[in-house]
Amino acid sequence: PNLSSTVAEVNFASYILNASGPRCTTEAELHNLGQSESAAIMTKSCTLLAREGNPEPRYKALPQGSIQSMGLPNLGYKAYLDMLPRLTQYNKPLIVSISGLSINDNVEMVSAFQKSAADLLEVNFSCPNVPGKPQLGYDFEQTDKALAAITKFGDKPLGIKLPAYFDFNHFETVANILKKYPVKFISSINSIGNTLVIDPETESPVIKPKAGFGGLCGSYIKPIGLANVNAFRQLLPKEISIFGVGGIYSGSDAFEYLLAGADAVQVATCYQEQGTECFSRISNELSQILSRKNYQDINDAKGALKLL
Ligand SMILES: CC(C)(C)CCc1c(C(=O)O)[nH]c(=O)[nH]c1=O
Repeated sequence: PNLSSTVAEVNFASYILNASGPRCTTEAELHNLGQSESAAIMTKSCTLLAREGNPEPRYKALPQGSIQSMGLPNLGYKAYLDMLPRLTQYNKPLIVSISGLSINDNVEMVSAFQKSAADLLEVNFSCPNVPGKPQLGYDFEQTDKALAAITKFGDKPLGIKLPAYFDFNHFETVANILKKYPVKFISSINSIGNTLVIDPETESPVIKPKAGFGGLCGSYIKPIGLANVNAFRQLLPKEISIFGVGGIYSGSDAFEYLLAGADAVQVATCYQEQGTECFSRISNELSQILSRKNYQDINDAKGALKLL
């Protein structure tokens, strides 16, 4: 069956690509993604200047996923701007993730990538904003202000990486703000923020930064990701594409996101744990599921969730 998909008017040869975050910070990692079956090359969220990130241990694999508080370690946006032309050789979409520490940082970086070889820009709205205020994606006034500022440029198609929401009023509020601006896609969801995993043997958290508080990832969060994708699919016009993210390890997980309405899916924790083999495996598993169920094309199953 055909697994190719058009997302934000860009053609993706398959439905499975890497999510921003794991194993996509260095140029070597990005070439590795280029040589893999990932349908795109997505970079680690970048900031104005290079960052070391948080002290270790800052990532902990868990039975059903992971918890991490990396602290935005990255090479700084200029390094990604510089390496992009060397990544076009893989003939797959290049997606640059941007996570400024302020709206002004985001404006400066979105502006800098307008003339670049990036095919899509994904602006991370889980980034911190004004200290003492919620993260950008949880501060609806700031979300509106940030979108107004970063969508002024208009050359490069731009999307937003959203945190998870848990309330229909929030889905509606965010969807109504997004519809005001030329946003081409959303990526939903980011890790579930500020969770705490405790090891009863050591009587300590399992990660060091932020007194152990970190983003929860993996299978634990798939039901939350499915709900966010399905809610936004119903609230947003079809012109706004949706990347589904959260707990995708298998073709079946990807198929669930397809039924929920995702145009393509991004793999993070599974890629962190299994390496680039995960992309071909998940694609093949999805292909087998579609064949078994007699779907010739992913578009026949997209959003086809059958309510009881
Ligand atoms: C959490 C922030 C550090 C503010 C942004 C970067 C980020 C991180 C990170 O770099 O710690 N981890 C995530 O799971 N999602 C993110 O968006």
